[in-house]
Amino acid sequence: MPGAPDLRRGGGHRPAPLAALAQRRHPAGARQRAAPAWRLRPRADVSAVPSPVRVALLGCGTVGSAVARRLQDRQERYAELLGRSLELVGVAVRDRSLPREGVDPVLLTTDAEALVRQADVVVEVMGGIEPARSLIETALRGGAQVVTANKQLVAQQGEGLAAVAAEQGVGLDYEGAVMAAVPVLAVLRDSLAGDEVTAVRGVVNGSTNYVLDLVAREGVAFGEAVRQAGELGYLEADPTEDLEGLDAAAKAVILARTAFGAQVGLDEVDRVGITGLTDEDFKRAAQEGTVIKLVASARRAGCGAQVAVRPEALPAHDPLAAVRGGTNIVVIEAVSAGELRLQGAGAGGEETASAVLGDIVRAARRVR
Ligand SMILES: NC(=O)C1=CN([C@@H]2O[C@H](COP(=O)(O)OP(=O)(O)OC[C@H]3O[C@@H](n4cnc5c(N)ncnc54)[C@H](OP(=O)(O)O)[C@@H]3O)[C@@H](O)[C@H]2O)C=CC1
Ligand SMILES: N[C@@H](CC=O)C(=O)O
Repeated sequence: MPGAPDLRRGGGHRPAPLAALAQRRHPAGARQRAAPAWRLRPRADVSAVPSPVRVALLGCGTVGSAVARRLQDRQERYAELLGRSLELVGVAVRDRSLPREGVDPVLLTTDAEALVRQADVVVEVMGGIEPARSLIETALRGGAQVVTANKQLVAQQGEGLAAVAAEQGVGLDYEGAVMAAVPVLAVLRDSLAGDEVTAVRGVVNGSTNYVLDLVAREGVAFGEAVRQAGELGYLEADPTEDLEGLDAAAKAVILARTAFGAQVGLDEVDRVGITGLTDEDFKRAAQEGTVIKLVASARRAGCGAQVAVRPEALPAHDPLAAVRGGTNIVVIEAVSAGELRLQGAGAGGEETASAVLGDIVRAARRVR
């Protein structure tokens, strides 16, 4: 493939096995001399020099391009943090001819399958179910750590993929899939591991919050507000996922599974999006001093959960009522901790990259 990256690049940086080094130093037929005294000292152990962690990026759009840029410009920081460097060995895209600001074109490839097989850490930010699912499974079965921000995939296929990861003894991390920059999964999974979370409620979709905010506060037409959300990189490739509440539903399912270990599927979410809202709804909300938000909620129910996504007119004192633009908020209720609130950027390339990069560092620490 002309111009495709040399996928063996990463492998070339690894210390060659000792036998191979010996072979290179003493090719067959070469005359062997007695080793000088200095050579008899134990040779520095080449395996002690840590090889770079090879990172493959699947997707270079809003999120992927931000991740690629940060992997490049924070190289020194990550090397210091990990004691070894993170090497971006390739970036899979559909169209190699598109401009990708700040991303070395030599890294681009359309052969995602080959790229996956070259990496220690595979980062999926292409979105959709296929080929993302198959590529992740290939990566896991090949012993790679996987990071993804793909909430639909995690909500629909996450349990099967987690089983493969467990079987292979590797990690599957997806902090960026829920609330972008807000580390809500880490809090639920780690910080609250010894507590009992009973409910989670929040605004977990940045684009619809941005749209509702613009329509209600600035009188911007619904369609124009959606267009602006797209320009900011907040919308999914298929914006109906945002507008019909599917994106929020996937996040709510992941929250319920992480918070309560609940076995709950996407099809069990009681879901209403924002496309049915009328001018009349916004007028009435304003007259009543309320604000319309797309609210996602999950409440523990036995070994399952009751999960819902729907627009609600909230009174001003509700913590969810105040979040503006692409901001997300989640209110967690736990038996010992009581009520906790987490709030921050819920969409956007750079913001989501923060979470994805955190997962990459976490994954890199597991690479031996
Ligand atoms: N945008 C956001 O704010 C957030 C997004 N996410 C999630 O992150 C993921 C990526 O989102 P985002 O960056 O916005 O999406 P984009 O549509 O901006 O980017 C998708 C990228 O994936 C590439 N791609 C898609 N399909 C394939 C394929 N079959 N083979 C190779 N490359 C492919 C595209 O290539 P090409 O450029 O050539 O078309 C593009 O570079 C999604 O799962 C999304 O839900 C999560 C949190 C926030
Ligand atoms: N489309 C999503 C992006 C982040 O997950 C949203 O609007 O929240």
